[in-house]
Amino acid sequence: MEDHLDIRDNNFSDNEKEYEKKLRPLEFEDFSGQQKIVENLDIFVKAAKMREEALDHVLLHGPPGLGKTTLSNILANELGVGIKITSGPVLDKPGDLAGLLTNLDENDVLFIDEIHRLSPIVEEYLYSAMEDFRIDIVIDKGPAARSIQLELNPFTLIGATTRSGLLTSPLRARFGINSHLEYYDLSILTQIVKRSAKILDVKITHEAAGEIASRSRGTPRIVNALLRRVRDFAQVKGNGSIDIEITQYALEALNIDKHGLDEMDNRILNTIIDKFKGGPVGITTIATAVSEDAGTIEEVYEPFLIKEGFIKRTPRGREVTALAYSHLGNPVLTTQNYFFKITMTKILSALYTIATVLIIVGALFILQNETYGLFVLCSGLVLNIVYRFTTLDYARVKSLKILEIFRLANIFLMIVACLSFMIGSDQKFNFLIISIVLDLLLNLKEISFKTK
Ligand SMILES: Nc1ncnc2c1ncn2[C@@H]1O[C@H](COP(=O)(O)OP(=O)(O)OP(=O)(O)O)[C@@H](O)[C@H]1O
Ligand SMILES: [Mg+2]
Repeated sequence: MEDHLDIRDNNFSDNEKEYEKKLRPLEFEDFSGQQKIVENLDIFVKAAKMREEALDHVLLHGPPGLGKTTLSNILANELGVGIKITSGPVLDKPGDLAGLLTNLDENDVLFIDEIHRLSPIVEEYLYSAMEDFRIDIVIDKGPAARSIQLELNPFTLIGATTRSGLLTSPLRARFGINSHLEYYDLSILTQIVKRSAKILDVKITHEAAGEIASRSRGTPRIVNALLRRVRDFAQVKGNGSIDIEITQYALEALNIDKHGLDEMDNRILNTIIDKFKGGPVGITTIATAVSEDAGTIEEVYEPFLIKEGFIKRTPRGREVTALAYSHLGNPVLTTQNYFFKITMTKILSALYTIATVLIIVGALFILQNETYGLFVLCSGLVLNIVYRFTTLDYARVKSLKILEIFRLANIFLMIVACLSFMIGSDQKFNFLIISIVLDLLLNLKEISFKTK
């Protein structure tokens, strides 16, 4: 047995595929969680059946292992129709798709997994099939080539994808039903463990089921994989039934993370902490640092890390939380770091507020010809310069991001404005107005976000 189980490895052996199939729910009733989606789909299925029509095309998207394939099978089953299964990368010629489509019976389901990986030619071909249940087939080659139109039986296309961001908008628009699957919470996952244990005919305590659920990264597929490993331990080291002791022993032996995080999750958190001082840092910068695609991080990894409270989104990028520090590092030291960071953030935001107030009050005094207005306004400007210097994203300046370079340039413009006040230059108000307006414009994102 491996000493480190890769809980998200998709290269399953036949044995494991067989195991998954056995545990796969076949009816809405057995499908736990995703309540809203299931309720709606149930209604659409009933309506389609009453009208004896094909169900509208369905797009299911969400991270791996949350039940997209399972739901597609359930849909066909509940509709009482046949299902043909294929996937984006397999369909590389329009002919492959035509072969499948012409073989569908009335109201059947065609399931295309990884639909974001369809080739553009096949995708275009799919448009008329989805919309008018009709395809054009070209027969013969060269000058004798002609196209004939072929009527298809009405069918339901179910597309599944982990990367909905990669779908083209014409394709997305052709799905009448669009559902996003979310990570599962602990109580639902516990239910799934118990259901699977029942099917496998192993006894499991509620506590043990909860422990497996809590280490499963919100994902039913991982729940089932872990249950299978724990069952092995219970058989060999115990009496066959699963209690909390044997579960904890097995999960320790398998090196399963306490929070169910996998290697990439931990790498993302470690990178933000070690390389970017805990953030904030942009998603593309994180992606480059961990050598993963930014879209995959955003759609697959980040939602779980945010849901569990390890990362939060801020207007300036992603930031890790105290939980991430205490999970990964020396808890005392890292908690101190975290509180230092929080205090710094509070001081900085106070600085920004004071700076803004001083600038406004100073300007009002100047309008009334009060001489100390100049002094008040300059102090506001200096505070604003300090604030902007401390919050500038130097990594982005280094990678020549144009907006950040403008921000840096404007800090110098504000310094020039300050100096021109001190030496009493004629241009002082011009410098001041331009630099303050630019400061507002360059940081608009921050302001609009704060009002949300
Ligand atoms: N809601 C659920 N209730 C019970 N079991 C579930 C549920 N969702 C998924 N499962 C189990 O998890 C396993 C994985 O689900 P499935 O293959 O449908 O995921 P997927 O979203 O298609 O993943 P991928 O994106 O990798 O294709 C299934 O074998 C099934 O037993
Ligand atoms: Mg699947």
